[in-house]
Amino acid sequence: MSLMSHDPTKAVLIVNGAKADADAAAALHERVAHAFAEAGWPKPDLAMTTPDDPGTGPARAAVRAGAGLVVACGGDGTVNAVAEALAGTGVVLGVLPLGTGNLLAGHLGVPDSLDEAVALLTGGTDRRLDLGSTGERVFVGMAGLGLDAAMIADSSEQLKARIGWLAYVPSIARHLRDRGRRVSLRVDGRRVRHSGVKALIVGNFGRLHGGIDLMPDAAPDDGLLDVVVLEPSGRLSGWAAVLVRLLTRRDGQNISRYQGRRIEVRTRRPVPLELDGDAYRTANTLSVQVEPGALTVRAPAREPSGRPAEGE
Ligand SMILES: Nc1ncnc2c1ncn2[C@@H]1O[C@H](COP(=O)(O)OP(=O)(O)OP(=O)(O)O)[C@@H](O)[C@H]1O
Repeated sequence: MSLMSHDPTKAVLIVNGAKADADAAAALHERVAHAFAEAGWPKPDLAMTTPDDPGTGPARAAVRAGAGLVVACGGDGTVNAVAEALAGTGVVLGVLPLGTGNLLAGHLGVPDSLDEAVALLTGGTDRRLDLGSTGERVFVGMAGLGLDAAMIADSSEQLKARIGWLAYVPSIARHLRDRGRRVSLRVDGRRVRHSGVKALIVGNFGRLHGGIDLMPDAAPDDGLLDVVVLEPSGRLSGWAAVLVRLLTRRDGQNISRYQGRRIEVRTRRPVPLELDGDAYRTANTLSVQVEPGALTVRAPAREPSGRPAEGE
């Protein structure tokens, strides 16, 4: 659909129904409407996600109805579902973080304060970000297999609701001893093999909670996907060494990095895969390619790292 048919001030809020009940969503709606009125914008529409449709359906409907801005109110899973519908349309994604895993918001520097995040919706800078695509699904941040996917598949939603991302700690602890896997990787057709892979992540950016940047060279608007392969030797001590290397940004033989436009991963046995922090499927192949500049996001003019928003 052409951008010409989209009204930049016509907005739809898509609220993750697991993060906000009807009253909380109505309160959020009023708060945003108030800020929009001050900016001279009309009241946005409101749609709720459901377990069966975590946001893609309402976001598609918003695009069809001519909205210029669709706001994902939730975590990275909600952002992912909305991005799926907005990819390639030029319709702008806004983010109001409500979940536990808001890595996109953190990377872009969307403020933690809800009022400031709301103000950004009418006053931010539009950036064009790359998407990763599996052909059937997109990812905004990361796709992975190994420890991260096992941790996601295994973590408790109730615990996440109570203690946030710390809820991942028990499931990480359960999977730290998982055996390394043989993985065959093709980066733009170039083949490499790894034999003790405990986590492999393909991403647009790699900053996690707790100050870990898995992919310091990754930029969400460089037209490339980054890959990090973690092969800690032994068990816990190997992971501890890798963690220290990641935190101090000193790569060693247990950390390998690649960049490319098309990444194909093959494992011997099917493994759980994750996309943007939600379980995707169990398979022995993951094939992704970059869609440069496919997603327009309203963001602060500078990332917390100080990087200017070049994709403008
Ligand atoms: N109405 C709903 N009821 C129950 N679950 C929902 C509902 N809407 C969406 N979901 C689920 O919520 C998850 C996405 O949550 P989201 O990512 O927004 O927050 P999060 O849990 O904080 O983030 P993350 O999953 O990245 O940690 C998806 O698994 C999706 O299926």
